[in-house]
Amino acid sequence: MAFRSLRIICRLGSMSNSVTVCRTFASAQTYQNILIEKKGEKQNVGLITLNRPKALNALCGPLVSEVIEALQEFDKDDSIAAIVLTGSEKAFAAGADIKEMMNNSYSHNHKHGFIENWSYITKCKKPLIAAVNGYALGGGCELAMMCDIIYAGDTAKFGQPEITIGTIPGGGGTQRIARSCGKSKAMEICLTGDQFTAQEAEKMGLVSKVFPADQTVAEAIKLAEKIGRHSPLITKLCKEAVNVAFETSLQEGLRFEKSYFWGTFATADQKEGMAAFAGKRKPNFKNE
Ligand SMILES: CCC/C=C/C(=O)SCCNC(=O)CCNC(=O)[C@H](O)C(C)(C)COP(=O)([O-])OP(=O)([O-])OC[C@H]1O[C@@H](n2cnc3c(N)ncnc32)[C@H](O)[C@@H]1OP(=O)([O-])[O-]
Repeated sequence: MAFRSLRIICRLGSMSNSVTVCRTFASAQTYQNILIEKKGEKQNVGLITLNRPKALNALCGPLVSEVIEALQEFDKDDSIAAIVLTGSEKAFAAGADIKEMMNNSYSHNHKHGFIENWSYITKCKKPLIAAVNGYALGGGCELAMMCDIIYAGDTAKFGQPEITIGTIPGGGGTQRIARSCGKSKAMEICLTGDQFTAQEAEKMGLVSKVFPADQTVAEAIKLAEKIGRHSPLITKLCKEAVNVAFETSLQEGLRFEKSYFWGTFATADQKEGMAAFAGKRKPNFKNE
């Protein structure tokens, strides 16, 4: 991993699948609000755990900055195939930090680009899976929706309650729910502020699978490992192509997909993948 002055602690006892990584910069600065680990049989899954239990992982500025920094480090790290973002069993995240932002003014928000840095989360090139247990409210729900895939525990509670505290979703809630679940659901969720269950979220297409809460993270790691068996280069192209569907017209999206599809034939991994199929063997992708 590309962390400066990296310190790696192997967790004795649960060594098989877990390496905890702590940042130890020269300044002795460490993450205060998140934990980062490498997981999976090949240690190729980056796990970021939001860890601000006293505030139910409310997304204060420092926590979001740490998440962005950890994502950028995992994105640069060639040993990492995919990233899982999770919280605790009680809360993925109970929203943006209300106490931190309650006295913000319009001009402050405008001058300082309040929460504009959140969009870096969507710039991550590797697959990013949210493993959601407990509350995913407001900015917490929006953070999950910035990920590529959402797995949820059966006790997870989603919602956009901003309207109940005199504001509206600001981290993409109105747009991403409308795009994934349609206008009626988006309006109902954003205008009532009501919470909805993991099962409802799955039914409306916001979540791809629901698991018993104590298995959510393990299942997300398994999914990350499965994705990690493919060519990292082709995986990134595929993620980018799917994301284009949320940003353009169908015709433009189809043109983009075609150019990337054709482009894969310029890669060594396409040659390897198809040769492996024809030769009845497993592919050995080189990320080239
Ligand atoms: C991204 C841009 C747009 C986004 C906007 C938003 O997200 S707006 C936000 C949208 N989200 C909401 O409106 C949800 C707000 N939260 C809730 O409604 C409830 O906390 C609950 C229903 C999630 C859990 O109820 P429960 O009875 O099980 O637990 P509890 O209530 O006792 O909380 C424990 C501690 O955590 C604290 N804390 C919790 N959340 C936040 C927060 N967002 N902020 C700060 N602190 C928060 C809470 O104050 C308390 O601290 P204290 O007083 O002990 O020092």
